[in-house]
Amino acid sequence: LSLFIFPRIKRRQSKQRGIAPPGPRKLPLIGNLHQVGDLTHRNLWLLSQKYGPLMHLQIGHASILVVSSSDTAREILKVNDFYFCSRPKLTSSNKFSYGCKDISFAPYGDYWREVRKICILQLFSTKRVSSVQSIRETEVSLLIDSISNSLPLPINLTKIVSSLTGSIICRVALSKKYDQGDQEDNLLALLKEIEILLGSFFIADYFPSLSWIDKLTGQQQRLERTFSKFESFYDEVIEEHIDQNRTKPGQEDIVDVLLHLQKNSPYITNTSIKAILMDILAAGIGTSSAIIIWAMAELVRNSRIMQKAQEEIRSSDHFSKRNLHELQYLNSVVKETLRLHLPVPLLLPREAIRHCKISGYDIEQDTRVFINAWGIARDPKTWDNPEEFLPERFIEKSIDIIGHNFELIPFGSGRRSCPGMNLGVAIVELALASLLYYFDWKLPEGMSKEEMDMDEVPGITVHRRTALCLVASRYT
Ligand code: HEM
Repeated sequence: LSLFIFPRIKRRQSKQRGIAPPGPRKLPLIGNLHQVGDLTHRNLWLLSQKYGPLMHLQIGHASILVVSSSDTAREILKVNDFYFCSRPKLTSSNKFSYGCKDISFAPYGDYWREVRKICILQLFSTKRVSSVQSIRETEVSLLIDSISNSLPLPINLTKIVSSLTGSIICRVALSKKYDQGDQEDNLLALLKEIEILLGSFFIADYFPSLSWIDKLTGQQQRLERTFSKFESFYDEVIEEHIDQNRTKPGQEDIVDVLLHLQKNSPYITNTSIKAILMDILAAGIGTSSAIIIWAMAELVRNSRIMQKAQEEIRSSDHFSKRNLHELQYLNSVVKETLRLHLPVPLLLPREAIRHCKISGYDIEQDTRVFINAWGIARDPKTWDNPEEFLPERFIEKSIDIIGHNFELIPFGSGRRSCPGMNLGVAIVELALASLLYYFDWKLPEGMSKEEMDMDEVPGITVHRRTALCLVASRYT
């Protein structure tokens, strides 16, 4: 009886559901959970080699679409952008975004549209990015001085670069730096914890009825602990800003702008200000420092490329005039770093707002969508010698990183693409150009480039597993 009835029920169910993209066999209850692993982008890329650029996974009650080619990414992010412009509501992102009151994790709708519009016009505009140029320059020159003062000892670049991007973003957002020993360590450590938690697996997101397991494993408490530390930090920041006796810095910071907008916009409340601040600190500090560190690690492994970049920076007057976009080779080094070490390898998850057809497959409403931008940027069908660090490829071929060329989309594309891209790239270019202009770099005595650890740690932003320590000598 079961041989006869069950296949018919299954056929009827799949007819109702339509044709799903291919995917690996699902185990009872857990589905494909055992196949995603910690460094999810790498495992999904391997699976996609077998099942294709549109792959379907099921984990618990969550239906997941994995997109792994530039053509299918264009289909999702450009042709059908509207159908995929929402975000799933997940435990950690929901917590850190104050119930999705930020920009990054807010579902598609009036609230997200309004807040994103305000932020693009007021917080991330080209005008604002250039108006905070003096902050970038002061902080980078402090970094250069601190390196000069610690010579000839090896420099822990990972530590000082995180502190640099932390200081820049905090000054832009809050007019304040948290660079005093414990204070700084606390903020940077908390932000690291957020990156880990945002990339972590919570049972509740896939098996809602088993959400108690997140409490049993301590995941839920870890989330609450980190969140409450930020909560009191933001309360203090807002209080300081509304204090009538506060001595205002020369320039309005992001909290000032948001408090000002609050008077006329029903969308901007104290909660949304805190949620937007969380976006800015969490999205801006780790990503920019990760790019600078990966770039320096690749350059020290490839001395020919380091030398070529230094010659360009040292011989042209674009560096002193701060026309860094004119430094073509440096730009190519940044693009090549973004290609091989995408800071946010799976972008941020999207969610289908309604049923639609992609390449003949049915994608159901509420399907979670992961774009494997990391895999796409190493696809041998698009890139020659994809595993090699070769900035020259961008001189021969004009490819931008702003979401027009789907072979390389480190900032995503379409409605939900990164609004902080200009600020992030400006920080990365200035820091990298200055490190290369003022110093020559090599590995510590006794270490060969083959021994360098290039492994990644899991998290929403992918950093090097070990700190990058290098020896610098001043170039005069
Ligand atoms: C330079 C390094 C950066 C990288 C690689 C990066 C990457 C990304 C990516 C991949 C996304 C998701 C795009 C998508 O879903 O299509 C994103 C979204 C976002 N990023 Fe960035 N980002 C960077 C810097 C920044 C900075 C400096 C800020 C703010 C100060 C920022 C704020 C945001 C926000 C608010 C969103 C959410 C946009 C939305 O959902 O509407 N990012 N970023």
